[in-house]
Amino acid sequence: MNKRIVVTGTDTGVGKTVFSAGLAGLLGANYWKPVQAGLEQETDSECVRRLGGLSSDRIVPELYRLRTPASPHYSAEIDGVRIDTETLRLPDSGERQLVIEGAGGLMVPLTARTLYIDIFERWQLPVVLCAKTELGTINHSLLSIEALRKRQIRILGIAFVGERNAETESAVCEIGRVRWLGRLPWLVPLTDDRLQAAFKDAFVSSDFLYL
Ligand SMILES: Nc1ncnc2c1ncn2[C@@H]1O[C@H](COP(=O)(O)OP(=O)(O)OP(=O)(O)O)[C@@H](O)[C@H]1O
Ligand SMILES: C[C@H](N)[C@H](N)CCCCCC(=O)O
Ligand SMILES: [Mg+2]
Repeated sequence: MNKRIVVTGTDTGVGKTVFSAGLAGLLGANYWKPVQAGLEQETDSECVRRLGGLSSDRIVPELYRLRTPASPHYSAEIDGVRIDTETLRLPDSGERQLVIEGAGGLMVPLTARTLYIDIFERWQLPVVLCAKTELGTINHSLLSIEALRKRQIRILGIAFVGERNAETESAVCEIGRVRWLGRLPWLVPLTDDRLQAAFKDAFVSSDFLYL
């Protein structure tokens, strides 16, 4: 089956949501953010809907909506909620592909005992790793790749976000032995039209199909 892709990243704030919006738009996919931590600003689901031009029925509702923008395990504690990781089951998204976004980087805790990467391992889905092109990303990317390989999680490739940085991008791909999927430029202003156009220029939909 060729239907579900996990979008993860080297850190929080690297552009997973913006990338997911572009990807869901390109593939005509649905989007799911299982655990949303932070409700005061626009949520990731709302952002993907707006920037990706998705209708509301293409957003799968979150399983946990936590008020505080913090690590999910802590945000849940503040709300007096226990994240039951057994409930994190993959939804059926019908005929469409499904883009699933985690929270922060791979080792972000959902509870004191379960990290997001444990859930990705359980799901056995391929991941796209989002990484900024700025200084520091080689280390963050190679650590993330190593953690994914250790758990035998398939890496579809790496999607860079930011201004071109050829040496950094090639170091990550060559040393990490991962596929370069493309680079989404930093867009100012960031609008739905500009994102969708830039995404089409930067990525090829067939790279996100898998056997
Ligand atoms: N290609 C881009 N061009 C312009 N701004 C961007 C781009 N990618 C991300 N941003 C901005 O950077 C910030 C962080 O991006 P984003 O919310 O996508 O990160 P994230 O990895 O999803 O973070 P989180 O871990 O909170 O889910 C946002 O303000 C977003 O609008
Ligand atoms: C609140 C933020 N926007 C993300 N949803 C959660 C990021 C958790 C990061 C935890 C950490 O690595 O220290
Ligand atoms: Mg996000």
